[in-house]
Amino acid sequence: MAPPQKVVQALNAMKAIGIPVQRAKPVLRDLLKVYENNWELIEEENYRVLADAIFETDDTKEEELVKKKTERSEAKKKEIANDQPAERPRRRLRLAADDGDEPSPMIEKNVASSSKKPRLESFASTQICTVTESGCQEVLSEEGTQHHLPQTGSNIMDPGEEMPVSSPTSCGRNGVDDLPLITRRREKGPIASKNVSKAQSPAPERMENPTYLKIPKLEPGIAHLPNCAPAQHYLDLVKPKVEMSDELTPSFEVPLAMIHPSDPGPLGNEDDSIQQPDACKDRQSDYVDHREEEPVQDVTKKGNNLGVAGDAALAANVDIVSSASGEVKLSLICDSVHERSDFHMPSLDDVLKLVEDKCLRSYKIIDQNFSLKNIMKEICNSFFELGSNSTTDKQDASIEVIPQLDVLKKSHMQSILGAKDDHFSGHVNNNVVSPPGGSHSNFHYSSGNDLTSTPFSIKGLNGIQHDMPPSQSVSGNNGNGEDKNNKGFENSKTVDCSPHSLVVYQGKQIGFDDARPNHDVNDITKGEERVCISVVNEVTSERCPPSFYYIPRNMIYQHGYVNFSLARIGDEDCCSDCFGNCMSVSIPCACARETWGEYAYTPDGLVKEKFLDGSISQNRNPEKHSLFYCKVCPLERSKSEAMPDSCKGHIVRKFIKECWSKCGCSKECGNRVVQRGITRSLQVFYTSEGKGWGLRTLEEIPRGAFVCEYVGEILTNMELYDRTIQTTGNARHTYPVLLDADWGSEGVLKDEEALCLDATFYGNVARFVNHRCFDANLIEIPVEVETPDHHYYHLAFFTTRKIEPMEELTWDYGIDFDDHDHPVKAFRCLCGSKGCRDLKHPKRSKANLPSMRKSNGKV
Ligand SMILES: C[S@@+](CC[C@H](N)C(=O)[O-])C[C@H]1O[C@@H](n2cnc3c(N)ncnc32)[C@H](O)[C@@H]1O
Repeated sequence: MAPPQKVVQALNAMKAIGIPVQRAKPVLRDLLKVYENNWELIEEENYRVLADAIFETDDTKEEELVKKKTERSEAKKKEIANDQPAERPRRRLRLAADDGDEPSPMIEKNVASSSKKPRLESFASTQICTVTESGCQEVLSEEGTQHHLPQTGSNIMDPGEEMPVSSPTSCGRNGVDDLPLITRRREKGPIASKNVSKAQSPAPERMENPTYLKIPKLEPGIAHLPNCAPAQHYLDLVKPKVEMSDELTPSFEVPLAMIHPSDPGPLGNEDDSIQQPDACKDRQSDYVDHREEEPVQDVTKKGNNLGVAGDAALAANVDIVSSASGEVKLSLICDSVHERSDFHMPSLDDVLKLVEDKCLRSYKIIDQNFSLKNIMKEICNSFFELGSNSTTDKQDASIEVIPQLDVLKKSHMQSILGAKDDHFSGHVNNNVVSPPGGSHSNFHYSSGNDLTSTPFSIKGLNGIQHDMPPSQSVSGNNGNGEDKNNKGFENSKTVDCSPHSLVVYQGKQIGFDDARPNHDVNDITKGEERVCISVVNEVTSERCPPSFYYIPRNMIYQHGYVNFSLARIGDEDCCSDCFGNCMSVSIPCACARETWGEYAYTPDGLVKEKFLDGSISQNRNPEKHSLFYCKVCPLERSKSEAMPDSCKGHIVRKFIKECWSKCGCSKECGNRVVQRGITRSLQVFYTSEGKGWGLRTLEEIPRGAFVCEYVGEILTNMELYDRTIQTTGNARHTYPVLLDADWGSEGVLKDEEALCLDATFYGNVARFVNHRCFDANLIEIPVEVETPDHHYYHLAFFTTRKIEPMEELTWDYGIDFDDHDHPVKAFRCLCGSKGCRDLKHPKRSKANLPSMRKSNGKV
């Protein structure tokens, strides 16, 4: 396995020369493979060989792309000639990475397996089942994936005891199970580590004749700033090349001129096609034109990406004008769209989203923080920096987009801007995220009515006075005519010109954490749950937990493969003939099949004793239960694809399966618990033991009751790894959860199928549940709801015992406190349980550690 710090150093070195991690990582992996993990060769001359390889890879991709494009255009020509539809290029999940001819995983899946079952059957046919001395069934797939399967015989519903292997399907199913959070694993897996030769391999030919960093070709149409510092210039040079398919190529690649806002000059916008609204025209004389003398670009070769069908040329131009008073206006002019009879104005949100998606895919930007608004913010900042001749005294801007409709509703706008709190007030309403009170300037976007002009204007950077009449003020008025906290807006006026206008506000500098909305202390869920969940802090002065986006359901971050299609749910996976409450009928329906023909829940909605006991026992004594070992563990592969470490083992646990949309029963059916969401009275509170925020119950909760689900962003394992290495050094508030229940059942998983949940940036109240090493009062159980495909499932928390009102809710993260290679640094455990596994704890030593210490793993 590549030492993580070496990987990080290598990636950082690439980053320093402008190569993003996403681009460098796969090449590094390959290089490690080729050089047999010989880091000396890779590190030589400041990672020259790596940089070289990256550029070569890019060149190859580009050549392939050009070839493909030529082929496609040939096909298109033929199509036109024959008037026959040519085969459409498949939509790609991962554009840059999968330029090969392999069908996308999505398509493959749909064709190959409409539900989990067929896959399992085919898997079973390649397995050899044996019975080990322990009586546990060991299953070896042809690929060598090893599974320990349960003993046959028992028909008792106990997840710890496992399901009998009676058919290929059940055999496969049984090898499936979940591990929570930091995956629970054995310290040492039974598979011997690979015999890796540590001897230095002879330097490959390339090293004998080292090549030097190539200067990538400049892209046509991209203007580079003439007086950039060398590093910046280099960044420009290594800008990603066009390497995407037609359908995803950005429409516009136009240079932005960067000129000091205070430069004198005439109003430059003489283009008649830009129909400036009167309000804007009034102020035109104040502006300096920074428009580039750039020919309108013909982007037809790169495809049309505005959702405008057809073949007419699209052209775009960007103008920047600024006034001496600090107003800056960016105009994006989309010519030609008005020539299209079929053109309809898309929503600006949709346009922003589409462009972001394209950028994410095309430029492989993996930064969470990436958004067009942030780019605009950077433009504002750059103007300010250059305009104020100061880089140290940087005044940053937050950009928020507000539809003009909201701007016109003055009182609404005013109440937003009039927020008295220094923090974000947390108003989120129809794309409106309110800035802190005292916002001093704004960003205005107008798409124009005529479809020919799409001007952006940045006006008034922080601290810069405006000279507009109060009559049209977009100010910090609280709705009662008072104008509090918004001094910079006192004299401002709105420059909204069309019903499509958006206004983007600049406020104080906000980091990523702060950029997210702060919380409503009366209901941190913002109304997203059926119950309100309040926030209290009786310990410190911190009013709210750090910001994050509250989401009641998991959301895919980027590449994670989650398929909820009805076609995947076979007849055996739903109860289409049921009616009302499945539990009111004496014979359990098909949805109980997963749990040995018995529902996992009692009619009261509690997990049955036997099931719960089995789950708790598995969690507390994993060594007494089944584990499976992947041949190539996705977890290890994400750390080092070239030399993945051996799998440490995954606990095999049982799923609860709930009825769902393809079932005939009603929403009130007793076999639908987790999907109904939170029903208990909970509260986020500040713990007194130093654990930060925690979650507690305000009501008594019986044993076996559902409390909440762990909700977060669905990431692939690779995405998680990239994210964690990028955030090294920063304190993190949550721990990721691996959805590794199915990893062992299907041989080698594709990256997009090895999923995990991260609630750091987007999550629900479960992100506040603190860790307890032993006797935690919550346990996580995997729950199948939408899809029989166990790559994705819900991780639901149920109570392990009766919980009293005001008791803190805890669960065992499964952390290995001794694992120093873990990308997420373990905290010093303050759980206070007798079985605390954190040996760094002053009062704990190995000697007094009880025997129930778990052989848990780590991510
Ligand atoms: C999922 S979050 C829980 C919520 C967190 N306390 C907060 O303030 O947002 C996990 C983080 O909480 C803290 N934490 C959780 N359990 C802890 C424990 N037993 N001892 C000390 N800190 C703990 C650690 O900082 C950990 O990284």
